[in-house]
Amino acid sequence: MSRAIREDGPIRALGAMSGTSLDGVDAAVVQTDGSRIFEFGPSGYQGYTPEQREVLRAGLGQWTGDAVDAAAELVIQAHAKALSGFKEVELVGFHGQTLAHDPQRRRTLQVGNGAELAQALNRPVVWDFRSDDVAMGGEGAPLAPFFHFACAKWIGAEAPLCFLNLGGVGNLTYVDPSFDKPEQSGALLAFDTGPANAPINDLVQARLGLPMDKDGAIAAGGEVETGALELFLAEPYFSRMPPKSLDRNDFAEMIGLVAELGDADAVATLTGMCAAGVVQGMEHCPKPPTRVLVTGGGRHNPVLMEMLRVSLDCPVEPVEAVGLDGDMLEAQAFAYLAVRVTRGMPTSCPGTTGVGALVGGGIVSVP
Ligand SMILES: Nc1ncnc2c1ncn2[C@@H]1O[C@H](COP(=O)(O)OP(=O)(O)OP(=O)(O)O)[C@@H](O)[C@H]1O
Ligand SMILES: CC(=O)N[C@H]1[C@@H]2OC[C@@H](O2)[C@@H](O)[C@@H]1O[C@H](C)C(=O)O
Repeated sequence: MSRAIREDGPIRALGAMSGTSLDGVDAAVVQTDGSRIFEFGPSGYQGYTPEQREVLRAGLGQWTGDAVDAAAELVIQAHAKALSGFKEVELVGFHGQTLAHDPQRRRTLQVGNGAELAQALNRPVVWDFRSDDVAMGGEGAPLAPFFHFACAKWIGAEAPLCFLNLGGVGNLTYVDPSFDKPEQSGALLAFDTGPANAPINDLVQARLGLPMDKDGAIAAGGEVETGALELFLAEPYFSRMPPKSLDRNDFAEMIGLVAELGDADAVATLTGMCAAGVVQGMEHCPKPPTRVLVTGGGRHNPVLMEMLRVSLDCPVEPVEAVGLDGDMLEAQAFAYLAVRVTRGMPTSCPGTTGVGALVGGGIVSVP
């Protein structure tokens, strides 16, 4: 296989994402010219063991030091293993693992050195997607919106719609598909809506030794405590205008708001907080969206989905309703963005990260 990166026509790119919920590596192939999606290819998932998860968790919120180095090494090993089985791939888009994110101080850290991964896979690797945006005053996140724009075109959408990712953190992309290009002013508005699954996972892990509230079973037996919900919504983050982004642990103290509640009420309240952040965020959409397509693990939580449905004025459906794969959308996004980076196309704009000018971030490492 040639290692040269083709400069025009569609490329088969492999994207890889290790998300804030620290569950594992998602990997997926997209055939794209950086503008259009031509085809979705195979995908895979490699879960972290509980011990590996602890190594990553130990590095959260840190910028340097032994815990960061250990996390970085683990991330490269896990990705080399997860990605080596993909054949006929011309390029890899490697997000890495976010350990810390502080755009206000112009800092964001995704570990895993892509140059090492390029050697391990013997393929060109695009990585460090967020640093340039942050250096130019942007939020550095979310970055999936340019891919969401392409997805809206791929499904033939004609009216404004939203993609909602419910991972560890929640993020929303408003897309107006009447525009030709994602970077046109008005085509996209994107931001993190608030914490999503991370606080739920952290609480059930601490109290019950469970990795998640599977299928919302615990929340279903509880009630949302409105006092705690109101305190949560009084956080200044929610009155800030988008674009805006969060670090995974920015809301870690919100578990304290439910500390006095029983397990079911505590989980129901954290689930209600996730939904409330989304509902509040939706008010920023420039035009009423015709539908909300939900991606990420939170779409499997029926309690959370029902909370959104009763509060929003448009249909709320998993992205599978339009033929997309909600477990792989982020990995696919970084495959798509990798091709854009190699072709000098922007990957963020004022509407997606609040950056002042178009940015095409990312480092290209060729083995
Ligand atoms: N069946 C389910 N019921 C309830 N919650 C679920 C279910 N499946 C997944 N989840 C939740 O989704 C989480 C994983 O979501 P996802 O893989 O989208 O996160 P991520 O990609 O790591 O995060 P981010 O998008 O913030 O980077 C799990 O940790 C869990 O909290
Ligand atoms: C700094 C960082 O890694 N942010 C992630 C995180 O996980 C969800 C949300 O917070 C989003 O802003 C972003 O990921 C997605 C893939 C994005 O950049 O679009």
